[in-house]
Amino acid sequence: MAYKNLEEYNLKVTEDVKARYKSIIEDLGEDTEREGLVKTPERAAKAMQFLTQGYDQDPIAILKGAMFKESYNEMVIVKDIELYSLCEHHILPFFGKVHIAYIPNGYIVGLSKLPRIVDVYARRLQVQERLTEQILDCINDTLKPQGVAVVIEASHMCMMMRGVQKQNSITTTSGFRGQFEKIETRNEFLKLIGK
Ligand SMILES: Nc1nc2c(ncn2[C@@H]2O[C@H](COP(=O)(O)OP(=O)(O)OP(=O)(O)O)[C@@H](O)[C@H]2O)c(=O)[nH]1
Ligand SMILES: [Zn+2]
Repeated sequence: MAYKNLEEYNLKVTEDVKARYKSIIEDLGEDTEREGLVKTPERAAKAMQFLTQGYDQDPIAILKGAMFKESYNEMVIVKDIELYSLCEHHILPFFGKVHIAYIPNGYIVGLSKLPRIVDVYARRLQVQERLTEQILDCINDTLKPQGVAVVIEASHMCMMMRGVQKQNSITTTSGFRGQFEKIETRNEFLKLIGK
């Protein structure tokens, strides 16, 4: 699955969003005719389509595309996956790291597919809790492993640049299914990701 190239932006959506951005920028008191801003409505329209492209992508198909029969049945962990998403309340970024673990049940999955499904769900208007659950459920329902765990640590720009203006707070969310509901398995995972 390739990520969106500039040529692939939906032209009608780009034109509509561009026109709206132009009037928003003007409402905010700027001059959209000045040199630096002439192309900004179009750039912003494309940037927002890039950042919300997850709506058009199928995370189940991504996982199913690289499932391999294997007898390995120990924990597999992919940690420190970079995350960039948009909070659905303010349309401002939240960003951080995702840690994923699963214990296979006859099938392993191509490792790169885990960060790919993170991106599919992150490139939407989100809240961190739902993002955590969607990643968890997608892996659980598709790969049907013995267990799956997801931890997300993120900073929210809406809490940093505006509002409460706290620069150092980190929000942690987590979800555990199957074997990870057992405390010793969960603790092994948390230890391995350095928590
Ligand atoms: N639970 C959760 N809340 C989030 C997330 N992203 C942003 N928020 C919060 O969404 C809430 C929206 O609250 P409102 O009171 O409607 O909005 P607001 O007046 O802009 O709130 P302040 O940010 O406190 O100024 C804020 O408390 C945000 O911190 C998220 O991923 N999960
Ligand atoms: Zn927000």
